[in-house]
Amino acid sequence: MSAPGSLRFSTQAIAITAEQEDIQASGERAILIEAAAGTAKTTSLALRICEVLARGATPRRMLALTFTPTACLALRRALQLVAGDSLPHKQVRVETFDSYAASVLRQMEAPADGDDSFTPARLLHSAEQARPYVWAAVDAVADNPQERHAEDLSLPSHGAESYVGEFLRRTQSIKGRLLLELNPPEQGSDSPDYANDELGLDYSLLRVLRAYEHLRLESGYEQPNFRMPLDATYDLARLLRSDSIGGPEELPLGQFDGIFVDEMHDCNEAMFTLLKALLIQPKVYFCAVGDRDQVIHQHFGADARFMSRALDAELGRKLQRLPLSLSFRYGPALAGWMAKLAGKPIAAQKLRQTELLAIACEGAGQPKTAAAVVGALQRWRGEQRKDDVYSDCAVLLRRESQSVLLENALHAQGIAYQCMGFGSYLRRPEVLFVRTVYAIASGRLDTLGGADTRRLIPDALFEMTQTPVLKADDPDYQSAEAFLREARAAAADSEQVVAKIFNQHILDWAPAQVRQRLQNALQTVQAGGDFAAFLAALDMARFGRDVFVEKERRDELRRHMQGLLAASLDYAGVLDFFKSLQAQDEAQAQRVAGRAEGKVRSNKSRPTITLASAAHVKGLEFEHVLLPYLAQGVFPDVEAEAAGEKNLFYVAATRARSRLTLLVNAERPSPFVPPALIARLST
Ligand SMILES: Nc1ncnc2c1ncn2[C@@H]1O[C@H](COP(=O)(O)OP(=O)(O)OP(=O)(O)O)[C@@H](O)[C@H]1O
Repeated sequence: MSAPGSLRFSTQAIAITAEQEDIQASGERAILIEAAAGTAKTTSLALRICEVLARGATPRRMLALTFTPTACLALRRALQLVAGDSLPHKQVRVETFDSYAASVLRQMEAPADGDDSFTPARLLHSAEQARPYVWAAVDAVADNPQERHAEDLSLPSHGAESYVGEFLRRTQSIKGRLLLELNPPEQGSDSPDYANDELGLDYSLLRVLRAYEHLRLESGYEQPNFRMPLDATYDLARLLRSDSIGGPEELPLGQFDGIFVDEMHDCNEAMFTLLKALLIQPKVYFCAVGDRDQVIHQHFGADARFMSRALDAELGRKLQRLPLSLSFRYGPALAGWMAKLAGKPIAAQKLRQTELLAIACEGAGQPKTAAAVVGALQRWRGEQRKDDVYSDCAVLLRRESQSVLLENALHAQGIAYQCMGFGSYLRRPEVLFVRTVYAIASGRLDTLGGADTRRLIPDALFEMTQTPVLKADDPDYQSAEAFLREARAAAADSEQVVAKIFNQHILDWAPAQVRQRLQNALQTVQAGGDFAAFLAALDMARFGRDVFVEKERRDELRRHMQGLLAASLDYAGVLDFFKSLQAQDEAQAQRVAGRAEGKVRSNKSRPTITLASAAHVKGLEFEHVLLPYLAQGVFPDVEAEAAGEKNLFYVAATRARSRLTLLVNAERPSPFVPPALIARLST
C-alpha cells in the first residue's frame, strides 16, 4: 500500500487517531500490533481490512481468522461500525481457524462422483460422545500382543470415573502443540523414555492417544471416522507437516490476497502451521493483532511466542510492529489498576471515566452475592433513567456453574437475561429431566414449560436415562435422529406426548437400575415425599457419574440440583417455581409472536442482561460489567494455573466501559481486588 496520508478508505463512525492511520495506510505487507485490551486492536484491524478493500482487493480473497466465534462476532461488529454499507465487507471470510480448517478438509474429503460408500466424518460435540472411542482405545492398548513395554503400562480399569475427561483435556494440549509431530520418534519406537524425556508425557497416555487417533483416522486423514472440536485444525496441520504432500500448494487452502488474524495471542502450533501455509506467497497482505496478557487458552496450547520477536524468523518475513497506546474503552483509573495487574504500561483516554465500585457480600449483615448483583443492576437502571439499560450490562463469571443462584435471583425479580457461551442451567438436561419426572409424578404436566422448553425434553430424557432411542428392529423410523426429530416436534405441541414418551418408552426400555430408581422416585412423591426426598430417591449423583465423563460436569449437576432446591424455598414449592418458569416461557413466546405479526413496534427483543463466563466475552465490551464471587480460592481458582487466572481476570475487568462493579467476599476477598478498593467496600 502507499504512504500514510493517502487513505482510500475513510469512516464517519469514529475520528481515527494518528496511530490508527499508520496501521490503516502502512506500506508494509506484514504488520503485527501488540497492545493492551481496549486500545482498538480489532477496530484498527477492521480499518486495515477496509483500506485493502477500498484499494480494489476482491473481498472473497480476504480471510480473517480468530480462535473463537465471539472474536469473529467482535470483528464483524467492528467492520460494520467503521464501514457500514460503504464496502462489501460482509463478503470477507471471517472464521475461526477450526471452521476454516474444516472447510478445507471437507473439500478434500468430498466423495468422487458416484462413490456411494462415502460417509462424512461424524462430528462429536461433547466428551460424552467421545467416551466409547476412548474406552475402545484403552482396550486396544491393553489387548495389543505387540506391546513392547507392557510392564510400563498403567491403564485405567474400564469405566474409571475421571479417565475420559482427563484424557481428552490432556490430549487437546498435545494436539494443539503438535507435540507428537514436532518430535516424531523412529517408526514404531514409542518407549517410556521417549514419552517422558522428549514429550514430557506419561507412556500409557501416549499409547492410548495413538490408539485413539488410529480409531479416528483408520482410513487416513482424508476419511476420518469422527472429529472433536479443534481436530480439524489438528488434522490439517498434521497433513501440512507430513511428507505425504509436496507442499501447501497441493491442498485446497484457497487463494488469498490478505490474511488477517485477531487475537493472535491465542495461536497454538497447529494454528500457526496453517497460518504459515497461508502466508507462503510473499505478496499476501498480513496483519495480526493481539495482547499476550489475554492468553487464556493455554490448555489448547496457546503460546505467546507467536506474538514475540521470534515470529519474524518463524514466518520468514520482516514484520512491521506498530503501536496502539490508549484505551478507548475504559478510563485512567481502571487502566492504572490493570497496568499493575499485568505489569506493563497501560494508558487511557483522559476524557473517558470508568467508575470502580466494590460491594461487600456474604459476611455477617451483608447481602448474598446474587442479591447484591440484583441490587447493583437495579441501582444502575435507576440512575440511567432509560428503558434499554440492561442490554448493555454483563455479569461475568469465573465458571458457568456460578450462574445457578444468579439465575434464580434474576428470575425471581422478573429481570430477563441471556446466557452467552453456555446454556441456562434451567435448560440443562439434568434439570429438564428432574422437572419432567417430578411433574409426571405429581400429575402436574402444566408445569413442564412452554413449547420451546418441551421441545428439549425428549433429548434430556434419553440422555439422562441412557435409554436406547430405537429398539433395534423398529420399522417405523430409519434412524434414532428421525425418531428424535418427530418426538421434539410432538413434545413442543403437547405435554401429553412428554408423558407418553416417559411412560411408554423410558420406563420400559431404560437400563434396569435406572428404571428401579425412577420407580422409587415416583413412589416417593405418591407417598407425599417432598422435592428433596424425590431427588434422593432418584440418586442424582449416580446419574451424574453414569452420564457425564468430566468431574467438572458432575459437580455442575450437583450445583444445579442445589439451585433447584434453593429456588423451591423462595416459592411455595418447586412446582410453583416450575410454573413461574413456564409463565416466563409463554410471555417470551408471545413477544416473539407479537413481533412476527408486527404488533410490537420495536424490533428489539426485551432488553436482557448478559450472563457469560469471562472466557467467552474476550473481544466484547459492555457499559456496565459486574464481577461476582470475588473470593479467595474461587477467583483465582486454586486448582488452575496462576498466570491463566490473572489473564482471565484482566480480560474480564477490561470489558467495562462506564462502570465495573466488583462483588467481593468481604471475609475472604480475592487477592485480585486491590487493598484500596477493599478498604472502600460498601454493602
Ligand atoms: N478512534 C476511535 N475513537 C473512538 N472510539 C474508538 C476508536 N477506535 C476504536 N474505538 C472504540 O474503542 C473500543 C475498543 O476497541 P476494540 O474493541 O477494537 O479494542 P481491542 O483492543 O480490540 O479490545 P480487546 O483487546 O479487549 O479485544 C470500541 O468501542 C471501539 O469502537
